[in-house]
Amino acid sequence: MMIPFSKMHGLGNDFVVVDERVERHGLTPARIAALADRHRGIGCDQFVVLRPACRDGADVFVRFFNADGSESGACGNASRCVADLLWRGDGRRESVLQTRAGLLPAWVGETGLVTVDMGAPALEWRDVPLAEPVDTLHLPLAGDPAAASMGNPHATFFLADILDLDPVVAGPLLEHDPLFPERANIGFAQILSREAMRLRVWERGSGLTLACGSGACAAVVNAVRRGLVERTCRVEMDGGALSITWREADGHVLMTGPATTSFVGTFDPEAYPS
Ligand SMILES: N[C@H](CCC[C@H](N)C(=O)O)C(=O)O
Repeated sequence: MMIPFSKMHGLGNDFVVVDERVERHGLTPARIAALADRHRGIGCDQFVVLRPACRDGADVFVRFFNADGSESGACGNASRCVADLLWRGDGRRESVLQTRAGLLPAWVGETGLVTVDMGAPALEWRDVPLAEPVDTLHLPLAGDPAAASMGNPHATFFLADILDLDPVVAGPLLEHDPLFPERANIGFAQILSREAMRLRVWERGSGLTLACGSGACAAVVNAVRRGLVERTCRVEMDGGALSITWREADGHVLMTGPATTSFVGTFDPEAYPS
């Protein structure tokens, strides 16, 4: 039995999306990792599985897996893609995504850009999570990063010049630092103005990506906490820019950007390990 999938991306952060709302397809972590392989599988940064919602008011339950098969509570770029998929599927401009990080309202604007309400960041050391009680605004690591959870753990480093550091060298070491018991996504930011920053993210379980939506949200939250940018900030990543607003009224973070379908296809699960 061939399984249909959509190949999508948000600013080059790419996803395989499989719909399990009607039936399960036997997607184990090992099979997901094999399908995410760029040489032997379909290839993607994250693997996204849609399930029936089980909370009132939610349209779909969304699970996010990294390329190594590990699960993440949040993925901003994939959340926009799922909202776009629901809109194209049944004309719903507004939807509510149930995720492990909570219910995320999403809407497709007139221009086709998608906004997701990513909820409020968690800023307590226990909630990131960190291994010990430290100030999340100044982690005890070289380079003085700040930490925040957007439903998944992030640390943001602020650099004078984004080219000062190679994320592929620094990222893996920091991802596995003992301060992060569940590992962490590692962002490297350069402030450009009160309303703009550059950002590159080494992602937990997936490596360097062209863009990271939750990483952009965490970077803006941390930059606002440091007094570096305004609450609405443009985040320029290698794959393009997102607009992020950390709303004062309720502390929620709104993320706006594109969502694109590259192609649809099918795969034979028997061709991959279980
Ligand atoms: N690319 C995603 C983040 C994936 C995070 C994942 N790597 C984790 O383990 O938390 C985004 O757009 O937010």
